[in-house]
Amino acid sequence: MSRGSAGGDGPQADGDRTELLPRGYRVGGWEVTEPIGSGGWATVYAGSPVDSPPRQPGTGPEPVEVALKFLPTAGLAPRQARKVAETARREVELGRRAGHPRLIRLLDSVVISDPDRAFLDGAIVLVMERAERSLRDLFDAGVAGAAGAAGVAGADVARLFAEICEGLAHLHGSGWVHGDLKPENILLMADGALKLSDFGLATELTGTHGTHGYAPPMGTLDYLPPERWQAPLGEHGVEVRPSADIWALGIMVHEAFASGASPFPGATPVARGAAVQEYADGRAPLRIDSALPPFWRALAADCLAPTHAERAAHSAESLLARIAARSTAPRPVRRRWRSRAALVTVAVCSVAATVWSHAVGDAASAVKGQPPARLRVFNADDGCRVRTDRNPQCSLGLAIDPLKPYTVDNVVPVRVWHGDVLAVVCRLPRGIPIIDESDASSTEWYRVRLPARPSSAASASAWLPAVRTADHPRVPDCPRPTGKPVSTSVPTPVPASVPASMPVR
Ligand SMILES: Nc1ncnc2c1ncn2[C@@H]1O[C@H](COP(=O)(O)OP(=O)(O)OP(=O)(O)O)[C@@H](O)[C@H]1O
Repeated sequence: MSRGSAGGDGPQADGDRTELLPRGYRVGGWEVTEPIGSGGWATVYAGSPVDSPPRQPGTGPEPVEVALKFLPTAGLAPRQARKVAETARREVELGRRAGHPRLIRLLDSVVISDPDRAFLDGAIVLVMERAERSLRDLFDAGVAGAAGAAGVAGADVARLFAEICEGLAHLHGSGWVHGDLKPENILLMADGALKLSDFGLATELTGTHGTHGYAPPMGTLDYLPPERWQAPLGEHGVEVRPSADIWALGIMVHEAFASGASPFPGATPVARGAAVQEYADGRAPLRIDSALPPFWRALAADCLAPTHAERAAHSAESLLARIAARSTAPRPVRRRWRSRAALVTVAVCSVAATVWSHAVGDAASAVKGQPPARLRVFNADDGCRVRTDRNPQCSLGLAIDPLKPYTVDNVVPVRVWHGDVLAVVCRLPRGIPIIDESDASSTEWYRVRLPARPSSAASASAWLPAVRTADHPRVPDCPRPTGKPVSTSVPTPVPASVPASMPVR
């Protein structure tokens, strides 16, 4: 069932519309067997062919089971009736042009003529392959919620999301955006195969490079990306891009491990939508439930990057490749993720780069006689906070460029530790998102002065992710970096022992 739709003008359920059809009700060559469920615009029934021969137990294949999706138009305002017809048109069009084993197959479409049942007269019926259940049913049953604990269920989650990515990769590659991806619209067949369904809001990409399309201003609030909350409604609808489906995927990954909960707090879809916008504006961190294992946490965070541009770096294909690589790789031990924040430390120390012993002190330049704003470095790893020996394992990296992945080839050699005090130059609200060991995530960065070396009067600067401090220094916003590396006064080594692409979160 729909959990709150944007647009707000779906037809209201009334006595007529919700009247159930009797078993045996005929639609073209099919007849209703039992109700499956209802959404904002449709009611779906199970059906079977009218003239399937009576079957003797133990002989021959089961009769073909179909799903009959009834989209009534009677009693609707003309604008609503047009929407229903448009929904059906999109489903049929996509079914005709972009068929794929990971998309539910549309077998037929029928317009009902039944003057005796006014509520059905003129209804459009889409005849589809019948699925056994939806991903929502699976979430409700708590199967995926147990994924973190049970290895077999965990592997299932990897398979499910790999198959969702396969379907999405095909859709996007064929020039379509799903536009309403959510657990109700991801179906599981009797043989366990997964298929995407409900293409009523699917949009064909247009634009010079086929990068975006226009959809009606509808969708399910809990799965809408931040940009959709403010998207202007133009003549052709609202602009949608494939990255909207990637956002919805991120929400579902979170739901799969967090007992169906969204990463955005709020008692209602609208409240959660407000939380989405706060996060996208850099006013709140992304809070990922601790039940998500490290791999899925990182994947969800990438899917939930706050802007379309950042999310666009993660296509359905690249996410599929990540899941596939993980599925075949040996299981990482939990400690490995915990130490990722210290990864740069180990590597840099191994090449004996400059390691500074303490806070920035007075060498940081004061502006017009004012003492510079300062912040204290915070390490979310409990074990590191109690150490005072400046152990390399507990050192933290400062980035050269806050818009590039926070990896070993993007950090200066100078390290900092929990409790160090650094002079702050300015704040960047929207850099690359970083998650710390306690699940706090933020796109915010501070440009800080590097601790001064005895031989240099003026130290250079680098970038500290805001998740690495509990302070909120009042500093001006930084000009957006142009991609030119910040001068570090010492060359940045890329240790051979650590893959340069290893994320440091
Ligand atoms: N081919 C199918 N086989 C089995 N179940 C289906 C099939 N298509 C849809 N369903 C189920 O029927 C129910 C109603 O589907 P429908 O697409 O109308 O609504 P929805 O996606 O929940 O809501 P909406 O699209 O209006 O937001 C859903 O629970 C869905 O999982």
